[in-house]
Amino acid sequence: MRLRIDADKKLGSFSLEAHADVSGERIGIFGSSGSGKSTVVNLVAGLLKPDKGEIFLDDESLFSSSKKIDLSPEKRRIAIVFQHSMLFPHLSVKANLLYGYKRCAIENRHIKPESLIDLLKLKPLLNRGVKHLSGGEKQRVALGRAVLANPRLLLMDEPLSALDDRLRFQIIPYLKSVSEEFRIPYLFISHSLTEMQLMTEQVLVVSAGRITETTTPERLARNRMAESPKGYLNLLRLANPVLQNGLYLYRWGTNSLCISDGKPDEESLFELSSREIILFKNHPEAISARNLLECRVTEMFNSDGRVGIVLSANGEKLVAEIVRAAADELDITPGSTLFAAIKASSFSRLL
Ligand SMILES: Nc1ncnc2c1ncn2[C@@H]1O[C@H](COP(=O)(O)OP(=O)(O)OP(=O)(O)O)[C@@H](O)[C@H]1O
Repeated sequence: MRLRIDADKKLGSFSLEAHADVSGERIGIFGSSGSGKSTVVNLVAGLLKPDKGEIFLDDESLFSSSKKIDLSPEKRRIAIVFQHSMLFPHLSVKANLLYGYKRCAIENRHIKPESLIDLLKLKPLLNRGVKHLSGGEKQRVALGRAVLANPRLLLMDEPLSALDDRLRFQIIPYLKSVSEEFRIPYLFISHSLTEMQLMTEQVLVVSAGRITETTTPERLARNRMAESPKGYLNLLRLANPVLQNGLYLYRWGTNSLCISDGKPDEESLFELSSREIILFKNHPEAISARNLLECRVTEMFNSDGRVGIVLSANGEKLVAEIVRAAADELDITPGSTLFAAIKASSFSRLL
């Protein structure tokens, strides 16, 4: 998918000047509240009309003020999933799901309802009304309804922000697998760096009504390390722990990690802040932290006065964060060997 946007829009005292040319299947739009993310999405979807400019999806013009083109939202074949599921309250789950499908031209009906219902595990809910579904169930139905309209682009405008943390991370695999399975590219809007890392391969950064940067989620996370409340977030997927002295012992590549909060038998997703990793130049004799990993420094980067140390522990990557003075004192350079100490309680389980 290629999206080219060169569009201006004034809304009261807010003015958006959006210029970007981006290609990929999983694109993020990242920015703080009020920066203009939803306005960009609404312009692409055709829910808002630019004052002037051009918007192309692949080679098709969706909007052109000079050529007087303004495709209706239906003709654009772009579906949106919003923060609140916005299901039709008087219709059953099944009728909600089939709403867009029935209105989709027969030649565009590539996705079969049964396969989508299976993938989203919606079968047990089909005949229920939507009022009493949980938040996560509602978002799965909203996603299903959007996808069954057989769009060529899916816009997800903060689809997870109304859900609590556990649910957010339960829904993410559904969002990704639906897009992969049915080959629908998406624009994913969020102000969460973790969601950007899990959901996207490229990110447009929106700030004060401008698209200021096109970057990768990794570069974005590194750049924002110093200003983010939890620094750089290392995300680790670990499975099948062994319970040992009240702690969960996980294999992580060829390493072992001791974690306070695990989940027997299943895969879990853990978040580890770069600020929770203590670095030692030499092997510390006796420490209380349950994890001590011998690591090699593969890269270093700056983020507003803090130094990110990219570590390899037998090939597994971790990012630690220290102040410049500590990096100088320890004489850390790429290639250095360090010991990383991490408390078992420093890993927080997202899923
Ligand atoms: N119809 C409108 N009239 C006037 N101002 C508006 C209108 N719609 C949006 N705005 C303003 O435009 C700015 C950008 O809004 P937008 O919803 O695009 O931001 P956002 O980045 O999506 O924010 P959030 O993350 O909070 O949803 C905000 O300051 C908002 O108040």
